[in-house]
Amino acid sequence: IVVNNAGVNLENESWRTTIMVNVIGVIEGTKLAEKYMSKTSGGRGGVVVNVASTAGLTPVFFMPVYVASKYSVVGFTRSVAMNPDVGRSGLRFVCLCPGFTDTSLLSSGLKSEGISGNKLVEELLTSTGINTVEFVVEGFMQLLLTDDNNGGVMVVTKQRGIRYHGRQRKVNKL
Ligand SMILES: NC(=O)C1=CN([C@@H]2O[C@H](COP(=O)(O)OP(=O)(O)OC[C@H]3O[C@@H](n4cnc5c(N)ncnc54)[C@H](O)[C@@H]3O)[C@@H](O)[C@H]2O)C=CC1
Ligand SMILES: CC/C=C\C[C@H](O)C(=O)/C=C/C=C/C=C\C=C\[C@@H](O)C/C=C\CCC(=O)O
Repeated sequence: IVVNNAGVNLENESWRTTIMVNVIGVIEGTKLAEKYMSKTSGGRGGVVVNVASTAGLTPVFFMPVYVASKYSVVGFTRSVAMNPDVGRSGLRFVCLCPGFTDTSLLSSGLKSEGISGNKLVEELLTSTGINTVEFVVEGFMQLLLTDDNNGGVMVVTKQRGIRYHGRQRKVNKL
């Protein structure tokens, strides 16, 4: 199992760091997994979970670079997953797209300039809700334990629960 989870949410003069960590980091991690885990190169197969965000599925006005990075993760993961050679590799590639989740990334982000006290941001948070980490982990475990979901993009939001984006797939209860 490989989970490319590292992420930052920096805009303004530090936006390049967001791209380096959130995009380059995920691509590097995925390519390493392909190199060392693929059955075609002596590996045993497995699963690569790339952590994107609901911000990789819908624009968010106050963090355009972060959104760009997460759209990249979703598009990259789905593209790798649909390669015809994936079948022989024994690998599957999936995306986890949580909504706002109660971690230090969110708490520090909400204190940053232009976001703290912004009424539109507060309205968005109220409408989408904030996941607990435990709820996101529940979705993550379902991603791991479902072995026919290559290319799957799982959305985890407080407002609409755990579901696959764009696919009419039932999410099994653990
Ligand atoms: N908290 C939220 O609202 C949401 C978070 N996410 C994503 O979930 C993932 C985890 O984030 P959180 O746990 O929320 O935040 P977090 O800030 O608690 O954890 C981020 C982790 O990434 C690590 N990291 C940052 N830069 C790194 C680098 N260059 N090399 C190695 N590790 C590095 C940090 O040390 C930290 O442990 C991120 O990809 C984030 O974008 C997605 C949707 C919502
Ligand atoms: C201050 C922000 C700090 C951190 C950002 C956080 O890490 C993050 O990723 C935030 C995501 C915010 C998303 C905002 C809007 C989400 C809207 C949802 O209702 C839409 C969800 C999914 C759309 C696609 C679908 O399948 O419905």
